[in-house]
Amino acid sequence: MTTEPSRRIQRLRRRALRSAQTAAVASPSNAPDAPDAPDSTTAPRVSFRDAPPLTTPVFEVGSLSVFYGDHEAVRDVNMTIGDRQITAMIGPSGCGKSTMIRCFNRMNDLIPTARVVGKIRYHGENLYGKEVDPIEVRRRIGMVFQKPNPFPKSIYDNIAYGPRVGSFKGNLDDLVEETLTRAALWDEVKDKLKTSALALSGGQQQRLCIARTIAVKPEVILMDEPCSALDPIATAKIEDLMEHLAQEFTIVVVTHNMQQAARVSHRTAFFTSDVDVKGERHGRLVEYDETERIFSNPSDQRTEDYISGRFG
Ligand SMILES: Nc1ncnc2c1ncn2[C@@H]1O[C@H](COP(=O)(O)OP(=O)(O)OP(=O)(O)O)[C@@H](O)[C@H]1O
Repeated sequence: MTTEPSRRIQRLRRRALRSAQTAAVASPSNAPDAPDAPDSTTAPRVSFRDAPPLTTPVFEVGSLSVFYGDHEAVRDVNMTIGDRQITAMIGPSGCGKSTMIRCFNRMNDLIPTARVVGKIRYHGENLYGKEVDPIEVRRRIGMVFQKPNPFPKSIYDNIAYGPRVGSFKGNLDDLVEETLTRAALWDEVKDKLKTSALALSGGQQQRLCIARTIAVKPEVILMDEPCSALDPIATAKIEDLMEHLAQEFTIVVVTHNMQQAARVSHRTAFFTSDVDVKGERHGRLVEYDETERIFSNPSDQRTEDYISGRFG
């Protein structure tokens, strides 16, 4: 006889699987930026992205905790991020995704109350070592934010700014064209390079910000909810761009949109927060695995509950 809990678990597993399959095939034009995938039994099966093995780690995170003052916002994270893979971080609001992604390029250094404890190795070297220059870290590990934030300058100067500051010696016109082409924006802006970047649409501005990031030849691109301010068509363009850029760059993306995580990423980290005996809330990494496994057969009940829309 089937017991009640096992029936419930089977039901949840079926829901989660259907949800993930639907999520991954849904085009952004019909997938709103929300963590609720349609529960359709007729969703076609999908192929998730194959996750290459983690043989070449870019980041190795060990026992990492982040404090704001006395508050331990993220507790004891261990994970390895592979070279030229897209790693998605998902989880309910306040679980520490942004705090975590900011650790990868030492952006938390800019928050006076923030303190990072534990290890992050970047290509085997301590990212937080005394000899490491955080400015150089941020050049090699670029970041794209939730809200497009182009400089109030021309399109051309937005791209040229970083290379100029870095004393770029080559042909700047060529670099601007090449960078805008790689960011899938050249055809749309090539005739108005001297006009203000602020006159572009939100989606174009975000692609410009991605172009500005890659103009200084980073190795890693961190994206903190890069599509949350964009419409579905602009979102689709950014997702296409991410897929393309992953051939060259390691990408870590925070997203509230599970469909997006399922569509674009090779691996997914699910965070949540729990409350300790003193009533304090701490973000934790619950499960980190190949995206297909997270969405179709997660090993932790909390992951299953989240991706099947039961909380968050
Ligand atoms: N600058 C800060 N100073 C103090 N506390 C902060 C700061 N930034 C974040 N926190 C706290 O750290 C915890 C994690 O926040 P964080 O923004 O990293 O979560 P998140 O998962 O990215 O949330 P969301 O999905 O809503 O953006 C929260 O309790 C938040 O209040």
